[in-house]
Amino acid sequence: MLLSLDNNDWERSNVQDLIVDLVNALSAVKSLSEISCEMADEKQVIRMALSCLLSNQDIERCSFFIADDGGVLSNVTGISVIDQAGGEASVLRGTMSFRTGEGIVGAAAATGEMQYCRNCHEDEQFALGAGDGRMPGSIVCTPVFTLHRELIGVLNVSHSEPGFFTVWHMRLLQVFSNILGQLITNRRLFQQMEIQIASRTAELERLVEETRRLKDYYVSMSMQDQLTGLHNRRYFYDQVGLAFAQHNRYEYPFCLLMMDIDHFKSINDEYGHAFGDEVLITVADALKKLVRNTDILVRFGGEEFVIIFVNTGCDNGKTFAERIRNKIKSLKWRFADREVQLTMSIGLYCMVPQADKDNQQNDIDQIIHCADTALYRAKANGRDRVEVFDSKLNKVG
Ligand SMILES: Nc1nc2c(ncn2[C@@H]2O[C@H](COP(=O)(O)OP(=O)(O)OP(=O)(O)O)[C@@H](O)[C@H]2O)c(=O)[nH]1
Repeated sequence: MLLSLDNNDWERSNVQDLIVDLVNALSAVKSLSEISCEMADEKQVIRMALSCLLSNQDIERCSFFIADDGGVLSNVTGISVIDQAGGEASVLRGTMSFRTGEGIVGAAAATGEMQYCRNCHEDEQFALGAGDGRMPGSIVCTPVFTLHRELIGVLNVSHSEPGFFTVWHMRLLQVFSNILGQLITNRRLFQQMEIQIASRTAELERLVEETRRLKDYYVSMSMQDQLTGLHNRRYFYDQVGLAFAQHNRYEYPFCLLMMDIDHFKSINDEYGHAFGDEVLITVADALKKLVRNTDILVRFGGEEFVIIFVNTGCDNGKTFAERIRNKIKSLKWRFADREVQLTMSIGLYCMVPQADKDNQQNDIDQIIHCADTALYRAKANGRDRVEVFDSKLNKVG
């Protein structure tokens, strides 16, 4: 193996040849510098780099041995002039590999220096491959390093002629290997960055999803009554706009029922607050069974419940209100050896399409006030009743 060249190598070149060599060398380096480090496959990057070299130099074959952590150099890719010209690609016969220090490839890795075998036919380390038509005349092996001087692998170029390689080749290969090292380093860094970005993006997406889930949970919690599981007043105000929109756009009627358990205070006083809670839960469950999915049922506060029966006229509203009143009246609880029953008063406001829109309430708080007025009347008239607010007379009817 020779590390220096004879002066003859210089003499062989005239000025014209030197200029051609210089242009070819610059072209090889330029093509190499144009390879994107964003490619996912390192082998593909190396193969493109070899192709740049072969396209711009009179080298016949080149290949790349990549170093693994155990110091073994394996031939990952190689191309020849025949491949480059579109001929049949030379197939790597198995993966050729050398340990560090073994052969010319291993020597380049071990010394960190370029290695040149001027005449492979005379070098006994190539004796085994002597009968092979692929046996090169001369070989140059150049170690390729990362920016931190870690060995990436060995660039191996060969020619069938012994003594083929000149000082020009050597200098080009040195520069070429440096740039290739940078390119591979950048690709690896880029890949690491991509992996990091992907994992951070995934983590971020997970966190966003988690936050969204939490937000949904807290929004639904904030709209739910913890005791009965019904929606609460906040949900009512959130949803009531839809009933209004449908009424305004399609003139769909709706009925608002304001319901209040009669003498509930005495239930608490007589049987205790826990029993009162149990009563509220049972009443809520009964109400749930009496409304459609599209209706709005909420615990408005304390022992007060509100229902909006959407797309429902006054007659049906009254029928539903009576059904609710009867249902609540039919419920029974046991406390010790006593049977407990209760009643409910209901105030009803009907939102119906009508010519005299001036008399129609169009504000939810006013409608609630009207239903409340009807409820007050139901209480005043003896409880366990349904009273309907009469908008025309602006009084409870
Ligand atoms: N157990 C229990 N009681 C509640 C809850 N919320 C409100 N209350 C009670 O409900 C009772 C309501 O009493 P009042 O507003 O005086 O009305 P009432 O006794 O039902 O009488 P009328 O409405 O006039 O028929 C109060 O004693 C409240 O403490 C609750 O979550 N659980």
